[in-house]
Amino acid sequence: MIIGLPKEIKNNENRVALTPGGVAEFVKNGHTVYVQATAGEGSGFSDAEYSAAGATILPTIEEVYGIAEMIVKVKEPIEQEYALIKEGQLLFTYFHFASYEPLTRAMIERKATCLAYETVELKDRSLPLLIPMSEVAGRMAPQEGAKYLEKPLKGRGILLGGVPGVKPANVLVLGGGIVGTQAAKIAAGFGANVTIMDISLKRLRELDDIMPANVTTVMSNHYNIKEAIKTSDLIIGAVLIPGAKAPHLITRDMLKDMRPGTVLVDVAVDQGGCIETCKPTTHENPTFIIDDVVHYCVANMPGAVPYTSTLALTNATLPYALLLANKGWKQACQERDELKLGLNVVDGKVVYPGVAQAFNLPLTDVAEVLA
Ligand SMILES: NC(=O)C1=CN([C@@H]2O[C@H](COP(=O)(O)OP(=O)(O)OC[C@H]3O[C@@H](n4cnc5c(N)ncnc54)[C@H](O)[C@@H]3O)[C@@H](O)[C@H]2O)C=CC1
Ligand SMILES: CC(=O)C(=O)O
Ligand SMILES: [Mg+2]
Repeated sequence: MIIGLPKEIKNNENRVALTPGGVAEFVKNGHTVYVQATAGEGSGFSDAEYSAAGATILPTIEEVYGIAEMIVKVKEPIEQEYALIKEGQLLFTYFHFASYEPLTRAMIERKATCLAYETVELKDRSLPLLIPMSEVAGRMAPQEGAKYLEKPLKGRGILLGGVPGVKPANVLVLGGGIVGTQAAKIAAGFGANVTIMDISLKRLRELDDIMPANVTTVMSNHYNIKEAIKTSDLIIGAVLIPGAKAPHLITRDMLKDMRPGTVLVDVAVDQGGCIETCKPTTHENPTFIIDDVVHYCVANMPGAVPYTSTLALTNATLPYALLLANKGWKQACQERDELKLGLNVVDGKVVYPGVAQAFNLPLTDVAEVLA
């Protein structure tokens, strides 16, 4: 198969979808890899390293999309990439379709086949290609939150861990999955007073067993959230309903119950956000303020720490990317249920229920496109 590795062009997106080591694996398996010049630069990989691994370097993104049967990426294609996508081309990347209708409609129009990292799902309901980036974003969330709590950055001016004789900050984490667990762990490590909420009692029991003493578990419901936000300094949004738009657990009218300078880090923003007032922001311009509440809503948080994120992501994605190249997407998805669940759009037809529901689009049975 002919594989294309474009350079990411989303704001401050420094990750790359294949390392030179990954390229070498494809070449060893008899595939041809085209890498856009400087694609790996932000993650510390030079064109010379990709060439030495057996790739051909192409100067422009147009050439990479033009020649490849499968495009391997990190972030969803952005507007300027839509026209580059060819009919039937396989795109293996994050999409987060349910949060952005224009992207969904563009992929339908281009008749692309889109296998989304974030909906590849194993039998135990875990999301093997989302987990590594959720681990990164979860660990980053208290770090970013701590920064924006500083007064010059418009926060309340409170130190997460406090100091001897002075109380620590209160951190509320909504969602106790991968992002929430990592966020709670790091916030607790800073010394904050952490509350973590989830709708799964089973998950709260597990968290109660593994978390340090400064983490309290509380059932997630409207009443408990409304109470907790009154005294929270930092609120981290970490809920997920796979493939679907995130539920708004904090609505616009609830901001008035928060103290001025409270910081919201809505990690779930890539699925639309679990805080109504959160809209996607960039690393260049990460925050905005509504009702004296600081909103941090960067949709590609791991892009800021590419030396960690690129390796963590490709550790998980490479075996699946190789399977797609070795068997072709159809056979690979027939043989592996988790990959089949990654199919969101096939030849322009929506095959993922959450995406069809989000925009009232016709849903094609995935069995039909795999027949
Ligand atoms: N902004 C960014 O750069 C990044 C964003 N993310 C996003 O973070 C979000 C969370 O991802 P993961 O932690 O991997 O998901 P996960 O599936 O591991 O955890 C989600 C948790 O939310 C819980 N939940 C669902 N509804 C809830 C409710 N009403 N109240 C409280 N909890 C509720 C679930 O029970 C589950 O434990 C996703 O949208 C993901 O795409 C992940 C990585 C990077
Ligand atoms: C998961 C995701 O959206 C990211 O890593 O940017
Ligand atoms: Mg994202």
